[in-house]
Amino acid sequence: MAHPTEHDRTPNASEEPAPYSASAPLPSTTGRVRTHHLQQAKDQGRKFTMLTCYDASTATVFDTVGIDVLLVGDSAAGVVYGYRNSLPVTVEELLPLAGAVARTARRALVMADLPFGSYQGSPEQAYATAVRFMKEAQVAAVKLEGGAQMAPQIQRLVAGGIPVCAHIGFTPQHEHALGGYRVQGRGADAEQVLADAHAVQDAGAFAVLLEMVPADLAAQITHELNVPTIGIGAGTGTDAQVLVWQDAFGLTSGRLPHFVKQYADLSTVLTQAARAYAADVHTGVFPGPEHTF
Ligand SMILES: Nc1nc(=O)c2c([nH]1)NC[C@@H]1CN(c3ccc(C(=O)N[C@@H](CCC(=O)O)C(=O)O)cc3)CN21
Ligand SMILES: CC(C)C(=O)C(=O)O
Ligand SMILES: [Mg+2]
Repeated sequence: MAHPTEHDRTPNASEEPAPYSASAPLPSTTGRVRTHHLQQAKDQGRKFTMLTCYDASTATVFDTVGIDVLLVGDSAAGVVYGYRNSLPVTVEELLPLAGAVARTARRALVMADLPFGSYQGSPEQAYATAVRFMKEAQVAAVKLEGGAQMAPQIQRLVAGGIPVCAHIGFTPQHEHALGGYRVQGRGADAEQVLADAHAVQDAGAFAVLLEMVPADLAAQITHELNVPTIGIGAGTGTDAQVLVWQDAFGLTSGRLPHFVKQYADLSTVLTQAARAYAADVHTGVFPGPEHTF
């Protein structure tokens, strides 16, 4: 890449600096990301970005740097609530987190996962649950796990004006049925994942999330579908990527999934800061005169 010229770097004093990265989908400068902007990004061959988010503090950071979609994932089960998998987390536990992120993000599209057991029972159950997320947390979209078998739920939500992202491939809420955390769609199983992708698109999903599927299958699905795909452990051929932020930024305890790239080591930073604070309190260094009334 060429070095920027002096002309390129000359600031125009009358203009506000562009608050968001140029690689973000429309709107690149101001305004709210909506589902049609994600469709435009795909149509124009531009990638978009998604991270999980569960509170106001991180929502401010991720929104400010221009992460396009903030997912209040049911992964909160582990990273917020300390459960051993995603299954125990409830609507009552996820709603306040979703509300915090939706109240805080000014640009990002905020999407919430529907928790295990809150939508699989029937389209009406799915609708009632999704309405709670739209009304009480004021998110802009919901995500649910499942392919062709969730088409009635997706159709019901879309008919009610609720944008739906479908999550297929490895679906953590089906961990016990799938026999653990494993790649889906290898070999002959590719046909099922491909059929699920088409089924959820046909049911009206505005995007399809592909978790732990082979990269060539994810690229094929991305090519065949009109709607954007979002990958996690699905290679580089999807229209977007998502990671659990604690995984990506080094705040997850224990083993990381193979698909995670670690961009920071926040647990080391926090460990040092917490130790320094405790030491200062024990020795009387904190509070100092400048912190004292
Ligand atoms: N912190 C966190 N990160 C996640 O990515 C995540 C959650 N939580 N909770 C919900 C689901 C569960 N996910 C997971 C969790 C573990 C593996 C995992 O251990 N994968 C292994 C085995 C893969 C295989 O055997 O095929 C790996 O090495 O990637 C994968 C996805 C993805 N989601
Ligand atoms: C890992 C992502 C895709 C998710 O569903 C979650 O965070 O719950
Ligand atoms: Mg999830």
